Order: sequence, then structure tokens, then C-alpha cells
Amino acid sequence: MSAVSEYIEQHQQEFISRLREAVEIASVSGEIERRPQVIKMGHWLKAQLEGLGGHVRMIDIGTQQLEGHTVALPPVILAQVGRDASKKTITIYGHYDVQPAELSDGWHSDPFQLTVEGDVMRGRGSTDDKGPVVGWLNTLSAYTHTNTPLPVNLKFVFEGMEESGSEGLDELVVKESTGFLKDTDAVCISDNYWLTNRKPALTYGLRGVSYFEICVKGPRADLHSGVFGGTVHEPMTDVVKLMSTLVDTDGKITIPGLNEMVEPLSKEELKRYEDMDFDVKEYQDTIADHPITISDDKAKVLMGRMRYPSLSLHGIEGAFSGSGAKTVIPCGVKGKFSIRLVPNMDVDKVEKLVQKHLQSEQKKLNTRNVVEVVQLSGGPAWVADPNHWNFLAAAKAIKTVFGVEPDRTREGGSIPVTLTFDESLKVNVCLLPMGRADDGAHSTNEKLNISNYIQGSKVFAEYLENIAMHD
Ligand SMILES: C[C@H](N)C(=O)N[C@@H](Cc1c[nH]cn1)C(=O)O
Ligand SMILES: [Zn+2]
Ligand SMILES: [Zn+2]
Repeated sequence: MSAVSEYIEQHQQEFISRLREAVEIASVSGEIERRPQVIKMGHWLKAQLEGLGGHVRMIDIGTQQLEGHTVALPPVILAQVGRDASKKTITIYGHYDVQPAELSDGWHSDPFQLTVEGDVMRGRGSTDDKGPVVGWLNTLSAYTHTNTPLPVNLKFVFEGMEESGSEGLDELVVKESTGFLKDTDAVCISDNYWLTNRKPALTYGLRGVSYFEICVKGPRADLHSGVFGGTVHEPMTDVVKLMSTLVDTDGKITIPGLNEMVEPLSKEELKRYEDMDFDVKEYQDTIADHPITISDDKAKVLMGRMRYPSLSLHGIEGAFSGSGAKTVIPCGVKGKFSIRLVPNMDVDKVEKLVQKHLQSEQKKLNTRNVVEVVQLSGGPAWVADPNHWNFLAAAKAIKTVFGVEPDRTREGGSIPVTLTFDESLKVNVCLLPMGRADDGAHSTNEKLNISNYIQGSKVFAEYLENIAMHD
């Protein structure tokens, strides 16, 4: 074992403490009241990187409108370690913001206090994406403390808005493609998950995502349903009707024109899914106590996640959702849904089709409420070459640390900036996931296995060594 890997192995407790500190900062980018925590998290990362010899800049990327207020966007952290012209330069991307989490959502303990039980660390952001981001810090600290020269120059781009549409980041990456990021030879992103709990993965595709709100405005204030029910058009009824026209219970998107945009499936591609090491029952067991997959066919499940679009209904802002039996007519509601996009699905064309469909459905309602459909964010899908040296270096690293060949996967989730790195830097981007299939990113009781965290930090080091060996 290399000195770096040995150091990582021996400093597990210190690395767990580092992740604990990160999880304690409730950096939820989507909640206005927690924006100071996101900024605090940016400062924490800056201090960590500086402590490990990084040259760090915090880039102010302006403001955004959130809940009717103008709020500062969290800074993007640009950091550099090593400037040796004879070495390759690898840019690492990660995000330091997290999804919302409340104890009342069903967490077994405070989501912002890391708990450790056996091999499992639980806490918001443990796998998405604080674990991998802190993993890079661990790797860096192993090089520093063992006085091992870094085999490559490293550049870090850490953002605080990924869970909220990566606002402001694309512009910065495009601008810095001729500046800070100019000499990047390849990009590595650790922000997704293995396909199973058994085997590491390397990921060469992501779905894009367009996020929409259907805003329905009715009376000035909430009304008593006994006094006003039957006399007014109700915003909740309108929004529920409209949302029900978007997707069938078998997952089929019912917006005309959307499915026609998807690339046809070839026999060769179908065979790739049929041949993948994946078990539907095992997949099912990681997420539910009863069968809930739309199909029991392995290839169909895999394609549903990796190569077809999907439409999910997320929630209704302004609706009554507490316990008890409040008899209210909510005065204004916002129905939220998103569409995961696949190659060939143009974001603007998708938006036009969504608007057209919902306008035609709204007419059928005959409502006198004010209905507006807003696209909050949109980013297209991405697919890379999995045979590039960047992927080969990562595959070899996984083989060294785990002793197995990784699965080659396409991810159902989205990391909007990936395509921007790809197109503006014109280099290969490799997704090197740290966490397992059952980590529960975005869900309650999100976790990361200590073994994944520690082995993952070793994989990062081996990956850098392999990159340096490639000519
Ligand atoms: C895969 C990545 N870790 C992730 O969770 N990405 C988010 C990105 C997002 C959220 N809103 C809009 N984009 C995701 O796929 O939901
Ligand atoms: Zn993420
Ligand atoms: Zn996420």
C-alpha cells in the first residue's frame, strides 16, 4: 500500500471528524433563512483548503431573487494546489450545499449532526456531496502529511448552489475557461452513486433537468371552505387537475411531443442494458418493503433511469399539509414538477411543449383563477467517452483499491455544470462516485458508509497517480 493510502487508512477518525464539522453547517441552498449557513460552509472549505496548502479565491457570483427578496449567491471556491508545468492539471468539481432536511420529515436524529453506527455515517450531505468533497480534502491532507509530491496539479471548483439549479456557475466556468481553468487536462466529479451496493461504478452520462412551477392565484387570503366552498374556483383543484395531466401512473409522460424527442433504441444498446450486472429485486429492496418498480424487467428498469426521460411531481407550495383536518381553501398554490431530460431533448423546446400543453389544459378547466407556468431552471443531458484515459485512470484506481472492475453507468440524476465543463474546456469529464446505491441522497436518513468514504479517498489518490503515469 502506498504511503498516501496508508495515511488515509490510519486517519479514519480524523476524517470522520472533518465530515462531522461539514455536516453541522446546515448549508441548504434552497432556503432563504439558511443562506448564511451556505456562505459559512464556503468559508469553512476555504480555511480547510488553505490549511492544506491551497491558493484559494472566493468568487462573488452576484445575487438572486428568492421568495421576493434579493439574496447573495454563495461564493464559488476556486482553489489551486501545485503549478508544475510538467504535470497534468486535473480540475475537481463538487458542491457544498445540500438539500433541505427536517427532523419532522422522518429523520431518526438531527439531520445536521453526523451519527456513526458501525460502518454507517448518517447526516444531510454525507453522500451528496459533502462526503466526496471532504474526501478530496482527506486525499490532499494525506499527500501533505506524508510529504508525497502531488502527481498532478489540482484545481478545485466548489459551488454552493448545485441543489438549486447551479445559478451563476455556468457563466463563471465559461469565463474561467480562458483564465483559471485554461490548462485543465481533464475534469473529475464525485457527486453521484454506485448502481448497486456491491460494486463501484464509473459514470459517463447524466440526465438533464428542467424544473417547473404551476402558480395558481385565487382569492386574496385563505378562505373557510364551509363559507366559500362551492362559490369560488379553488386554486388547489386547478393545480391538482393540471398536474394530473403531465404523467401517467406507469411513468409515461403525457405532454404531447416530449417522448418523440428521444433517440430510438438500437438492438446493441438494449443488449448493453440486458448484460449489466443489476438485480431488480435487490434494487427494490434498497428502497421499499414491497415491490414498487414500474417493471420487473431489468433492462426496462435500467433504461427508465438512464436513457429515458421522466417526470416527477414534487409538491404543492401553499397547500395545507399538516396533521389534523384544517378546513381551508388555500388562496394561492404552486405545483412543482421536474422533467429529467435525455440526449436530443432541447431545454427550450421542452419548455415550449410544457407551456403549450398546460395552456391547452388550463382552457379545459374554465377557471377564473390566474394561472402561470414558470421554468425555474433547465439544463440538458450529458454523455462522455468512457474509454478516454481519464476514465481508464479511474477504472485502474478502483481495481487497485477494491479489486474489481467498476460498473459503467449513466446516472439518472443531474449535475448541470458537467456539460459546461465538457463544452467550454473541451476536455473529458469523468464521474467517479463515492457512495452506494442505498445512500438515500435527497431522502431522509441520508448516509455514507465509512468504508466507501475511506476507500473512496484512496481511489482519488490512486486516480491522480494513474493520471500522472499516462503520457
Ligand atoms: C446527482 C447530484 N448529486 C444531484 O443530486 N443533483 C441534483 C441537481 C438538481 C437539483 N435541482 C436541480 N438540479 C438532482 O439531480 O436533483
Ligand atoms: Zn450532488
Ligand atoms: Zn443532490
